[in-house]
Amino acid sequence: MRDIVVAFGERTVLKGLSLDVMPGEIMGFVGASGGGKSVLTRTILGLVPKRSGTVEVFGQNLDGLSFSQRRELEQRWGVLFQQGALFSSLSVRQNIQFPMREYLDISQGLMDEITVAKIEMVGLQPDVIEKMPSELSGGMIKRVALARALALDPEILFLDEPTSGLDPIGAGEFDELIATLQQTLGLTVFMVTHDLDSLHTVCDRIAALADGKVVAVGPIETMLESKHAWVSAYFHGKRARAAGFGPAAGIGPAGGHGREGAR
Ligand SMILES: Nc1ncnc2c1ncn2[C@@H]1O[C@H](COP(=O)(O)OP(=O)(O)OP(=O)(O)O)[C@@H](O)[C@H]1O
Repeated sequence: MRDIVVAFGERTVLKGLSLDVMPGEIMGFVGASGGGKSVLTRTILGLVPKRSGTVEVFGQNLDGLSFSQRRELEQRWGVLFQQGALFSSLSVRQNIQFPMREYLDISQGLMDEITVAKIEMVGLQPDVIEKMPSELSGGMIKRVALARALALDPEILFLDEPTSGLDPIGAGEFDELIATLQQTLGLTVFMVTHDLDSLHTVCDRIAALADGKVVAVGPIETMLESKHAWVSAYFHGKRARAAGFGPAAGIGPAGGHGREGAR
């Protein structure tokens, strides 16, 4: 992304934001509430118009694509939104098969086989497939939404606050699942999150958004060393200390973050 400007009326939310996400990395994206994290995600996906700037995905400028090129590209990314994770009136099967119907021309039998594979991939039992979202726990809904995001075997996953609303154990398990899937499928993951544990345990790099721009980007050590007021307050604040952040916990420059240890 280069020099992205997004405004709603008089209010400019993104003020010339630039960021590179590398293939195969898990990039965590943090910033103050209302700062524009979801807006950036939606801008990348083409759901929010930008005033200026360029977004390139797989080396292609998204503004220059024909309708069919755009559809081809959309099959190469999967998205898990913070809200409305699933269509409530559709069963789990219908939810997961939704992108397949939209983009692929394959038989019902094959779609059913893929659905079972995806459900198993996210750690759920196949009997979940016949259920409605209202019959599932919050953690199961997130997993089904992840299965749907994986339906087309994407190369990039966009996750908007995937662990919000989960208890710490559920969130930790979901983080582990994302790290495992990233490793086994070689995914690139762009993850908006407020979850300090997620940032610590699964992200290779973190980008911090403040004042409409990326003000710090790098591994957790870079965040801990940042002199930017918001970044410093976030990564050295009370919540950060409670989550075990900081040099005392071995996550400082001499330490190394959790994901490396987990690899
Ligand atoms: N379609 C829209 N029309 C007008 N304003 C919008 C629109 N979408 C987002 N905004 C505004 O843009 C700002 C950034 O919103 P965004 O949802 O990106 O924040 P966020 O960083 O994701 O916050 P949170 O962490 O609370 O989810 C907010 O002030 C929001 O009200």
